[in-house]
Amino acid sequence: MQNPAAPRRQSASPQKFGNMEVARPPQTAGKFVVVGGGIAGLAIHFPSEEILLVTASPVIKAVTNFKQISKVLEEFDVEEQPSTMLENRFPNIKVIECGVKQLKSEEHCILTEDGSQYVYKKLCLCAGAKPKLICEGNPYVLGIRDTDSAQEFQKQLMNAKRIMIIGNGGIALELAYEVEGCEVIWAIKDKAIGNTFFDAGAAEFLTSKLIAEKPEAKIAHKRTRYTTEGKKKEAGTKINAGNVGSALGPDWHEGLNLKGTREFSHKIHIETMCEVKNIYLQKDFRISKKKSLTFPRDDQNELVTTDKEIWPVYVELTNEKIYGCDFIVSATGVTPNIEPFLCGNNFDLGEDGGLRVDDHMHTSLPDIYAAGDICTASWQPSPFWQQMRLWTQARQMGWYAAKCMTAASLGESIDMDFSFELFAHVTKFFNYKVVLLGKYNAQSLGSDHELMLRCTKGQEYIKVVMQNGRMMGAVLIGETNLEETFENLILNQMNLSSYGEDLLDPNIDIEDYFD
Ligand SMILES: Cc1cc2nc3c(=O)[nH]c(=O)nc-3n(C[C@H](O)[C@H](O)[C@H](O)COP(=O)(O)OP(=O)(O)OC[C@H]3O[C@@H](n4cnc5c(N)ncnc54)[C@H](O)[C@@H]3O)c2cc1C
Ligand SMILES: NC(=O)C1=CN([C@@H]2O[C@H](COP(=O)(O)OP(=O)(O)OC[C@H]3O[C@@H](n4cnc5c(N)ncnc54)[C@H](O)[C@@H]3O)[C@@H](O)[C@H]2O)C=CC1
Repeated sequence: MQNPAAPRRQSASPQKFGNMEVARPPQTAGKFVVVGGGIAGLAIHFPSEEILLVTASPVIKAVTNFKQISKVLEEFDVEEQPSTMLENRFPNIKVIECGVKQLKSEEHCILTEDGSQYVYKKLCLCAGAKPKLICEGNPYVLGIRDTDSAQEFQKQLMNAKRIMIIGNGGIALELAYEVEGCEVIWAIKDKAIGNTFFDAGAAEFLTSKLIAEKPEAKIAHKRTRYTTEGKKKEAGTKINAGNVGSALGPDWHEGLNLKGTREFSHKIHIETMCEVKNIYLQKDFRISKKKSLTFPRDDQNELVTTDKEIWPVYVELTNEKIYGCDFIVSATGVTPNIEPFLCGNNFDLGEDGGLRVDDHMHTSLPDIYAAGDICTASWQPSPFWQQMRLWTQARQMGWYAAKCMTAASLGESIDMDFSFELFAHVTKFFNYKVVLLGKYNAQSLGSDHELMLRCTKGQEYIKVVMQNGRMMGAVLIGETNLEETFENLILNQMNLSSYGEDLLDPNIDIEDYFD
């Protein structure tokens, strides 16, 4: 049966009249058009509706082995698959592999880079985000986002003796632990590592792992599988240089050999409370007559000497120290991919540059929804939820956006999805399982809160954030098995004052206590 959603594409290029290229007339697509084949776009399912998925990357991300491990915590594997697999599985989905270059919101249509136009009834923008680099256009500054950029990083690392990592979030944490055989200078703005996930206590717990060699076997993590099949770009697929592929995810570095040219395992030096002041290419650095420093040794403390080695690039930090290196990784966050959709469209934008969406994932323009990294959640959130640009949130947003779009087209109303009640993230840092719940870093609680801690060096770190006797958030590092109990305690807001310190007493089986 012919898929009714499939718009007929005559030729790949725009029609030509003399020297003039004219875009082909609009093709009426299905009711729903989704832009982006990342985790948010792929979560958009309308079992009985026709969907046109327009995506710049030739492969799509599929969630497999999805498992709800508690009310809110989810685990799943992620596979890259060719888009044909999606069409085979879901005959109501038609995939167009082409970047969108323009949105005409008043005419309800999108224009793709091959000159085609598609009319939508409802549109969901899931074009993700791209790395926010400290120095755009500098060939020695790399960002990591998709398969191609990760491979480029690996290629450059293979010939590197020293790299610099700038930034203190997820990517920097992972690289600092994974890179071997290469000196790493990690410059962070904060006092302690991992500021987007941890406070100084948790950072200290983890740091011991960083400076140690890596003797232990990696723990298996559920959301790990990342197939390589189907990754090659199919012949004839054009990707505009400005378009990135889908973002990598958990254990993206598995299968990549993150090893430099040296024989040692780990060699890392952390420069705290500083930013990048200047980046010099080799020639400019020579002219500047400035001096760079050798790699600081543990026993030298601040006693570093002038580096005799010549490096391709030099980084001057705001603490006045200068280090040479082979290249710089800018792991400094992301910027939502909104450019193609802005021209002529008056979207409300969030402070972080995302498309503002309300509690129904609706943007400020009629019939346009957004989900995942591209959007900025602008509803009044639950007291235990905050937006972070993560797989789980992208998947939940996509899934919920689909429900909202269907309900709106049927004129029905729909309640906010339960997954937005509680922030819950499970991941792995430094080979530890890490679970973050609610206001895990006392975000927006001011000084009116207290912390309870339990820490067994090398084994587990547990922190709970309490306010007025109620649990507001928690950080669980290691195999604590406390996530489900704590999730319930945060959600039900039980007054825990009478339990005091017993709450974290290792001799009390807290799971049974609150059953
Ligand atoms: C290195 C790395 C590691 C990560 N690790 C984790 C982790 O361990 N846990 C976690 O929870 N999160 C992790 N994340 C974050 C997570 O990957 C993202 O939050 C999530 O993938 C965002 O999904 P998305 O669908 O919104 O965007 P994306 O995955 O970026 O997908 C966007 C899609 O839109 C397409 N697109 C872009 N522009 C256009 C256009 N103009 N026209 C058509 N299509 C377009 C792209 O090709 C892509 O298919 C990681 C991110 C990175 C970069
Ligand atoms: N295990 C996980 O959950 C992982 C999640 N991710 C996600 O992938 C995305 C990209 O990761 P990251 O780039 O690490 O972003 P991030 O948002 O996690 O961290 C960005 C870091 O860069 C710092 N920073 C910003 N501008 C800076 C500047 N000019 N100079 C110095 N530091 C600066 C910030 O303070 C912050 O520490 C994020 O959404 C992140 O949540 C990435 C890797 C692992």
